Amino acid sequence: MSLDLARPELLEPRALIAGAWIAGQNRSDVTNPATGEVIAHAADLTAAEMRQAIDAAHDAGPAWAARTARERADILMRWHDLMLDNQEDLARILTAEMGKPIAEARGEIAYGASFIRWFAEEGRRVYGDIIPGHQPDKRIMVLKQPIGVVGSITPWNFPNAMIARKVAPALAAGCTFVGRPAESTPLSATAMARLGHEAGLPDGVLNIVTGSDSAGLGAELCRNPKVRKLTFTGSTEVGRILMRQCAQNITKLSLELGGNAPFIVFDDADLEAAVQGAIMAKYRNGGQTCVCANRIYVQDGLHDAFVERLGEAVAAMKVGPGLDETNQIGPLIDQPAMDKVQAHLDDAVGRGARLVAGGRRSDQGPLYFEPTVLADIQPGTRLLAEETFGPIAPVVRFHSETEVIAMANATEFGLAAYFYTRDLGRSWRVAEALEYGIVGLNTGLISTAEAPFGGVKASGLGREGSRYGIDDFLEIKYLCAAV
Ligand SMILES: NC(=O)C1=CN([C@@H]2O[C@H](COP(=O)(O)OP(=O)(O)OC[C@H]3O[C@@H](n4cnc5c(N)ncnc54)[C@H](O)[C@@H]3O)[C@@H](O)[C@H]2O)C=CC1
Ligand SMILES: O=C(O)[C@H](O)CS(=O)(=O)O
Repeated sequence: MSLDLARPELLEPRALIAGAWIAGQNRSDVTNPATGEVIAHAADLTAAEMRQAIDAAHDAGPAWAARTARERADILMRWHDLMLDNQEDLARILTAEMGKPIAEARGEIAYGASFIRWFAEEGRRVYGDIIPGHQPDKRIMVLKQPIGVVGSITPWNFPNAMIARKVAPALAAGCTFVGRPAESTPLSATAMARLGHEAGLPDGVLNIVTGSDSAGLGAELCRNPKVRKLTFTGSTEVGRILMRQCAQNITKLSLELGGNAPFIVFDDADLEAAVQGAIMAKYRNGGQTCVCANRIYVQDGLHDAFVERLGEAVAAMKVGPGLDETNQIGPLIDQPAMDKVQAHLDDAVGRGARLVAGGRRSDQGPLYFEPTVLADIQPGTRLLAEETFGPIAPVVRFHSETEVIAMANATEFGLAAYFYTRDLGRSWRVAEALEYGIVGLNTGLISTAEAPFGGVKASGLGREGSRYGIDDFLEIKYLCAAV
């Protein structure tokens, strides 16, 4: 399959260990979800090769940590610039392996690059403290030092940005990195790594281990004592597995897990703004993001008008291959994802939901599902309790602020929530009452490198981005000196 790349060498099927590109003994096919075509045969590495990558990162650690923060920042900024210089190629590779519309893929490359820039800057501001002594002859000094080898496991839905959001603070802090991208989307990771080496990353600082043995490769990252930090983005189920495995060495852990975002529209909201916000929050990446609106609550006074307007807007959305600039909704990632979306639709309709728009598979191909709006959602519907990870918007009518906050919080998850109101007091009350790590007020797009992204409850541990995001890659040490 030709991707019309300006730099064809960026379509890299091999893994990267200690600065060497490794083809491995076995291959796993990378397929384009839009067409089913095989776009590459990626290196399918083993736990033994994962150990080699961890050893390489461990060996490269001291020299990388000894660089000044400015030297590390200069290399990271060259990497940032190369990502943007090659944005179109990176976006085309991303859309080919993951399926998202090309405009969203371009946006993801810029989003990923923004984390590299942000942490190139943050790495130079890892300050310590001098604390007044507790005795006349004592002085206390606080140091912050890189934690060491960082293991990373990332999902398929943002195959560039989820790695960038982890590798940038790790390298800026002076750590070294072993990334294991999702088996279905390894090519965005290897393309990034090619550019990282062009930018000047020394051998062993950045390693990418591709492979289909998710459990085996992951277990090595969790159980190898040389790995001092594991950072994971993906489902809560896998997060629990990793948490158990990391207990063996008390490996520091950050987890960006599943979500079940409520999207709440109060009677005093701007209707059109709420409709546009719901479209952004629900249908970005075809609904395949952890912060997607998973259930929409609309107060009585606006409910009917909102459902009508949302249905009209969604019915006008175009479904098709992501490389076609005119499409807004691409394919789902794979058949299990399609099966889950269909099961959620069937369950809702079977319980009495009303179909407002979409509601069926698209004739574009086996993995395409039309963007869908459902109303009259009944209690107990799976769409309200489970993360759909697809383009279905269930709309539920509500009557009072107290009622909707209780419904919004009735989930094990706590990643993102959204609400629309023009009442100042309500803005404060609802923002403080929602049990989530991220709250969008009058906006459906909340993610940026400047902000601390992360969830509470079963949505994870830790924060990525912002000035807080580098802390997870540092150890705090203090010196108590008798003078
Ligand atoms: N909080 C966040 O930022 C995000 C959360 N997610 C959540 O992840 C789910 C969908 O993404 P998926 O990639 O299907 O999630 P997933 O958890 O199945 O896979 C994520 C990564 O973990 C790997 N993996 C799977 N089983 C593993 C194991 N036993 N040991 C080690 N690694 C393993 C996969 O190969 C992949 O690279 C949804 O629940 C979604 O909400 C996805 C993206 C972002
Ligand atoms: O993986 C995801 O779903 C991302 O975290 C969503 S975002 O950062 O692009 O909002």
